[in-house]
Amino acid sequence: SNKYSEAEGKEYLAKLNQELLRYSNMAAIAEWAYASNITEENLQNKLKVAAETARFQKEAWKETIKYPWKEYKDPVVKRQFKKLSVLGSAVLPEDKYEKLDKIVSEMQNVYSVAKICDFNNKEKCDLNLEPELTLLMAKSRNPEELKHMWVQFRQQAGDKVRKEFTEYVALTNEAAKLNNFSDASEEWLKDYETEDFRDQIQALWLQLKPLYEQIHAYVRRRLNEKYGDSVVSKDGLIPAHLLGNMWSQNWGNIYEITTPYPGKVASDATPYMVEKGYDAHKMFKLSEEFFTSLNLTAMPDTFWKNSILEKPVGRNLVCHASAWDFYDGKDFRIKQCTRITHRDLVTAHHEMGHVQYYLQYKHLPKVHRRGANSGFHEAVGDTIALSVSTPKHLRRVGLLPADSKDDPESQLNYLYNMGLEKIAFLPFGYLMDLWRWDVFKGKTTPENYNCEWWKLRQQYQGIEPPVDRSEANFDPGSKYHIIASVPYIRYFVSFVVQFQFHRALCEKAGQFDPKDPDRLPLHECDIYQSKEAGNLFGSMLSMGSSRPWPDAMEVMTGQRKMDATGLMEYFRPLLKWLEAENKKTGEKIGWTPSDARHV
Ligand SMILES: C=C(C[SeH])C(=O)N1CCC[C@H]1C(=O)O
Ligand SMILES: [Zn+2]
Repeated sequence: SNKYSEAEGKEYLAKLNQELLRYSNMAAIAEWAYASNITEENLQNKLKVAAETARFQKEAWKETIKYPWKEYKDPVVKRQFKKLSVLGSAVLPEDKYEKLDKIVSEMQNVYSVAKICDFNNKEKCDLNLEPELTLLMAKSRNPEELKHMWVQFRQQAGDKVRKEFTEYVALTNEAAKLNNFSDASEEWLKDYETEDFRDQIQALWLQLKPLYEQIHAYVRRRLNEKYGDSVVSKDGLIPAHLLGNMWSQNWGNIYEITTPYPGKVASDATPYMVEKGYDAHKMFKLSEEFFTSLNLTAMPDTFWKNSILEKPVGRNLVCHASAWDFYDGKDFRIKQCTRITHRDLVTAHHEMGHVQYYLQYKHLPKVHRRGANSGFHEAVGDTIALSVSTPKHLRRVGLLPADSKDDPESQLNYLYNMGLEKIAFLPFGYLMDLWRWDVFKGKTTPENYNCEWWKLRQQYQGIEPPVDRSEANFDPGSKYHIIASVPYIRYFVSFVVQFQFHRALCEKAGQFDPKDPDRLPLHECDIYQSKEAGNLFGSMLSMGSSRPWPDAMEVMTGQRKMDATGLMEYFRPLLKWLEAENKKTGEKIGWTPSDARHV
């Protein structure tokens, strides 16, 4: 038979798959060693293993593209060949590949070791982003202290990597062009296998924007009341440092100063976790129990042995939470500098969702051990956390008092708190890659990196920096995903599809009836212990990326598209309340750009 027949193609894939798994395991071990203990030795080892892996990938690719896979019959074989025929950054000449790997590693190092001095004690200059600055940005109600931390962190992080980032863009685009893409943004978007993907995202944003403008107007009023006109205007942009988060990407930490109905129980588990002596391990065990209650898979023993669930002392590491697949079907880990807070309990579920996906698709060939798309991977844990966060569930697991109120005002407070997390995030989740796509396309050049960043922050989020910014600054570089080269539109996708998943699972669990949505409000649904819901979830997760994501979406929800109706249904009572409240106080919906105001 002629060489490269479909039968020989299948045989080739089987052998190649074993090699891919072996190299991926080696690479993950070396990357983990560096990310969990940043030393020169671990960096050198990581670069060496990455270079070996790239060499192997390039050799394999030369063989792979000889197979006439487009003529083959078996769709799963064709799909594997299609994915393996795009080489990625390994296409670069070895010296450029190493340079790119070194630059991204160095940018992560700068970000991870950044330290600033305490606002109240100029001698104390060992405040890290995690945990100190994260906790202070959440807790401080002193605009001057918040401004100090906001400016100083950017000075120690983003401003220091502007040059490296410019080189990173050039090398990443060079790799994309060698892979026959016009630029890196096109290579990043290929995984969504959707021609009009950007149009779909823009359409979703336009549907969701009115909801964002309502919560923005309400929060602006409450902050204006608290801090006064000299700090927060009534109808303009919200200063970025007052929103409880270093990047203003979620606003849950200012719930307590903007509560719609003060005095009603907050659905914050933090005090009860502390009271019950929770530690990081117990937080992750609680999460694992939710997954097993759905008939999904428990963590293997290696997970508890190899994971890092608390910040180690005495060494530098990348604290940004992450979940790892070591591609041997046994070794899966989470690295998280966990604090005993409600937010970190939600993040623990987010990371456990990644590991559950790894466990559900570990039988697949290596190229299919991925999310149906990257947004799906980010949505798994968050979908579970939508059930876990409900007052009903927190009471059930003893993380809220059994007798805590469930009256309409407490329910609205809860929904508002969820809105500060989920609605506030949407424009940020979108603009991160709007900025990066323009950078890869060359529309945004180094001369206007920062100016374009703040234009997008103003246009989509309606926020402004607490102090004037210039091109001496590089604010995007103070966000982990920008310096770690992690695409971000996946989180916007996740924040939309997780509500479609939640609605489908709640229906399956008999906790939501689309024909009578007021009887069982979607935001009160808790799928805990529903094996029907868990089996439905598992049937989608076990597909990995072996089929295009609309097929996975259809298995889960019966729909083939992303749509905002899940999120809109979940927040329907909040939107009604916000519109009435903003009308009552005569808020201007939207914002007047600051320069226009100064005119
Ligand atoms: C928790 C993770 C690790 Se995949 C994360 O990066 N997230 C989760 C939500 C958005 C995004 C962020 O922190 O910026
Ligand atoms: Zn994630």
